[in-house]
Amino acid sequence: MSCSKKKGACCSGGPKTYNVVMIRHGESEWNQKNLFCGWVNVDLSDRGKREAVSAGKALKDAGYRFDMAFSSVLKRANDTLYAILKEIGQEDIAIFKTWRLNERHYGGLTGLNKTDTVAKYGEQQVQIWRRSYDTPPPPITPENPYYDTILLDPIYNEGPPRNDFPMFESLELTIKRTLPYWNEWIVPEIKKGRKILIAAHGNSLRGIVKHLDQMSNEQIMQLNLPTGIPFKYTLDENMKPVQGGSLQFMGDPETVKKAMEEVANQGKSKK
Ligand SMILES: O=C(O)[C@@H](COP(=O)(O)O)OP(=O)(O)O
Repeated sequence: MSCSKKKGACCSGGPKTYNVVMIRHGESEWNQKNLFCGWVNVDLSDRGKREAVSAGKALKDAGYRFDMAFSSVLKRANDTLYAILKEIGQEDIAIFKTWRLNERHYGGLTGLNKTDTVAKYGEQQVQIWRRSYDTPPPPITPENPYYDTILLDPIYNEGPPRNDFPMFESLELTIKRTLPYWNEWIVPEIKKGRKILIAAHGNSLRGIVKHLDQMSNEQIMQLNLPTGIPFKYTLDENMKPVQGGSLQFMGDPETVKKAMEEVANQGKSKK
């Protein structure tokens, strides 16, 4: 990127490019307990709160300023966003929250421990449920202790519509509701040169990454987004990453690698 000071649209003589910053929320209490979480509205863990503050400091040190921010309706993502905005002294910018940026709905796996689920169904099956593109988890049923917790949560009063309320989601289904929001609400703002920050979730962001990098259904299986480490895309006017503009983590590569492995290992058996 040739113009280092301006972090939104850049056009120092060459073709216009646009930066967009995204972050998976800091570690949640259920990430810490290794539970499938999906649409349950849990808090950040203490570590997650620290990760969010560190992310804010990293963005501040790198000189980032934002015009608007987008998040899900889940507090682990919202609280990560607020912590970042506090650090960079921009608590007053416009924030747009939507269920379309929520984590995927983990269906009948919601509330189960990931390691216990591996012990019961095997690593391969859990890997398919966690990372395959189009195999959904089983649907959530009224017997699940979190069925009503999700369905009656007022954060869903404004959507999705009751007759279309998901009972499970594969990555494919997640992308089907996330991408229209990206295209209709976020892309036009990026194209206006607005500097955008998105605080969302492991799988809603994997969907956006898959779309931007045109990854195959097999390639996206390998991607595990770490908690609390911001990443940047540099896009051309067609919203395609420029050379070297994909998934640029703002963290030391060794730390990022370890954090990604940690996420992958949540679905492995205990050694
Ligand atoms: O729902 C969950 O358990 C995690 C993702 O889990 P995996 O797909 O990594 O198992 O979502 P997040 O913490 O990003 O909101």
